[in-house]
Formats: sequence, structure tokens, C-alpha cells
Amino acid sequence: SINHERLLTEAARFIRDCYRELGLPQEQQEERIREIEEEIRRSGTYAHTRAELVHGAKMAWRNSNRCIGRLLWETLEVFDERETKTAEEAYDKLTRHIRHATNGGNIRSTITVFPPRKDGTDPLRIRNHQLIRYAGYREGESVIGDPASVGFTQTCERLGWRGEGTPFDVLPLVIEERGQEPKLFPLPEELIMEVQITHPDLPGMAGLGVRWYAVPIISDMRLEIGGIDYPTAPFNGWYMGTEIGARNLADTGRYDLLPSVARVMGLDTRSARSLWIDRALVELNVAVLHSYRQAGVTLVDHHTAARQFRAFEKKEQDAGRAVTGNWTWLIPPLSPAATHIFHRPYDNEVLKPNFFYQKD
Ligand code: HEM
Ligand SMILES: N/C(=N/c1cccc(CO[C@@H]2CCNC2)c1)c1cccs1
Repeated sequence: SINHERLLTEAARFIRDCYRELGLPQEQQEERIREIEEEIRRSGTYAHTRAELVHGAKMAWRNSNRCIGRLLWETLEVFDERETKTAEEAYDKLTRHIRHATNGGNIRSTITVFPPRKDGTDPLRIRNHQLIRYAGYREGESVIGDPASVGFTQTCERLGWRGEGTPFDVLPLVIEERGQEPKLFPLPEELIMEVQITHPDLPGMAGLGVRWYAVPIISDMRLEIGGIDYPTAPFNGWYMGTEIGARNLADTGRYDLLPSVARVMGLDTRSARSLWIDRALVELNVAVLHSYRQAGVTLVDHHTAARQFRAFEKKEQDAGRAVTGNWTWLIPPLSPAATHIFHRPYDNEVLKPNFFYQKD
């Protein structure tokens, strides 16, 4: 069928790229493509070998145009959990992922790959945006916690979850088995490493009682390799400080902390010309970098991350691959023009394997 033809085309392109990069001989590549052709003819799909899955996941990271952290794409650790059947089994793999990735603060970039889509349906889905995230409770005009989580928090409450109502309640996992009701799995506290945000020179910062979690683990994107869709493949790296200090804690539509930081700094917030917003932003980001280092949790500042990305650009050039990127995402939200990224264009061609948003 036409779909089988399309799948074979995607598969053949992936096998050619993957086997060449792994230095495998031409005949082995051709024999593998014939094997896959046979499997698609017989069953309508095909299964990746362990080696194809591992390298395909690394290629997907390398092809993520919006990611500034791609220099380390080959260090990704891949857990092959494609045999997982139930939501309970998936929960166990997810707690193991969190423990392995956290590693006491010395964060390891990790991805866990669950079963692929089959006959157009997903055997398992994680409904969380990230495995670890804070709840958001709407109280009339205002929100307690993370406004970005208000919708998902309501979903969890409809499923029977009750949070403590603090601004930093860690949400439960919501795992859905094909065709069944989604199930709630609270995360044990001892599993979740967090960092208290303090400032080296502003004692008032600690008084804000602000914290953030150590490990960002994206759990709602689809991993596509050689025409096969993995709708559940949670992956983590470590944070770049600005994600926390210039967005999650600073956006007026998130924790909106800049007025509070300005107060702690004794700034005049009555006129924009005083640049109090900019001064508060810098000190909040100084606090984030200071706190994660003091807690021994891996974190990269946006200047170092930009330099590592520059090294990635060179490395790709040397490998004979044109670097692709999305400029609007690659520039950091704080001091963008102070990085080389701001001053050059990037080709936003979408290569595969890659990670994609999914409609639901
Ligand atoms: C190791 C440290 C890493 C750092 C510091 C890093 C940094 C970043 C940053 C700052 C963003 C933009 C996020 C935003 O603005 O909301 C991003 C996007 C992204 N990163 Fe990385 N990253 C790292 C590792 C990884 C890994 C291991 C993967 C996958 C295997 C990955 C895949 C992606 C993808 C797919 C996006 C785009 C997400 C979207 O479109 O919403 N990154 N990264
Ligand atoms: N540092 C990170 N940052 C992010 C990477 C991808 C996505 C996100 C969150 O994206 C949300 C959707 C658009 N902005 C917020 C954050 C990583 C998470 C997982 C691996 S590295």
C-alpha cells in the first residue's frame, strides 16, 4: 500500500544514515533494508534493533533545531523499554528514569523509550508535560503555584488527586494505557531533588521561599525514527539557568517574581526608565546559578551554553553535516545579543529522526 511505500522510504533513509554513521558495511545496510521491506510487507510495520533505537534517539537530539545543548548528543543514555505493557510497569520505569537522571545532582542526559504507535493507536501515553512539575490552583483572580499547570492540575483533581495547595506541589504522573481510563501515580518526595533559591549578596532573596526542581524531563513529545512513532519517550538533560530565572520564575504569566525581587533589592519600581525589571532579572538569574551550584545540581549559564553550541556548529561542520537550528529559540531570553548566536542566521530545515509535538 502507499503507506507501506512511505514507511519503507523513511526506513531506508534512516538505515542508510544510521549505518553509515556507525561505520557499518554497505552490504549489511542493504541486507537490513531488504529485511525491513519483508517485515513491512508481512506486518505493515517493522521493529528497530537496539543499536538502531539508541543511535536514532541520539540523532533526534542532534536534529532538534530549538536546542542549544546539542554538543553532547552522543552522550545520551537510552533505556529501551519497548516491552512495557501496563501503566504500573511504566510507572516503575519512570521512577527509575528520575533516579538515574538525577544521580544526586550530577545529572545524566537520559531517554526512556516505551512501545511505538501500532495500527494508529498508542499503547501507552504520559499526560504530563514534564515528569516533574508544580501544580497551579486558580483562586478567583489569582493563581497559587504555576499558572502553566492550572489546566493539568484540574485534570488531576478530576481524577481524584488532592494537592496540599502550596505554590510548589509536585504533580502526580498521569499514565494512560490504550483505551483505558488514565491512572494517577503520585511521586514519592524522596525521588524529587529540589533547589532552594538564595542569592550570594541579597539575604532577602531566601525570604521569598522560592525553589525549583533539579531535572527537567519532557514527557509529551513524539520521537520519530525511520517512520516509526514513539509517542512516549520521556527525555531529560539539565537546565540552562535562564529557563528558570528569566522565564519560569520571571514571566508575568508564570511565577511573576520580578516585583518581589525588586523589593528585596530596594529598587524604584515606579518608572520603567530605572530599568528595575532588568536589574531584578539579572539578580534572579545570579541567584539561580548560585543556588544550583551550591546544591551540587548540574546547570549551565547561557554564555557557556552558547559557547558549547558554537563548538557543536564546528563539530557538525567537521563531520560534513550542515548545522540546522531555529534562531528564535536558540537565542537566550537574557542578553541574547551578548552571544554569537544572535549575530548569525540558522537554517531551520527539519531533519529526521527528531522530536515533535503531538496533537493530544
Ligand atoms: C544536556 C543539557 C541540555 C540543555 C542545557 C538543553 C537546553 C535546551 C533549551 C534551553 C531549550 C529551549 C527550551 C525552552 O525555551 O523552553 C531546549 C529545547 C529542546 N531540547 Fe535541549 N537541552 C539539553 C538536552 C537535551 C536532550 C537530552 C534532548 C533530547 C534527547 C533535548 C531536546 C530538546 C528539544 C526537542 C527541544 C525543543 C522543545 C520544544 O520544541 O518545545 N535537549 N534545550
Ligand atoms: N533544559 C531543557 N529545557 C527544555 C527542553 C525542551 C522543552 C522545554 C520546555 O518547553 C516548553 C514548551 C515551550 N517552552 C516551554 C524545556 C531540557 C528538558 C529536557 C531535556 S533538556
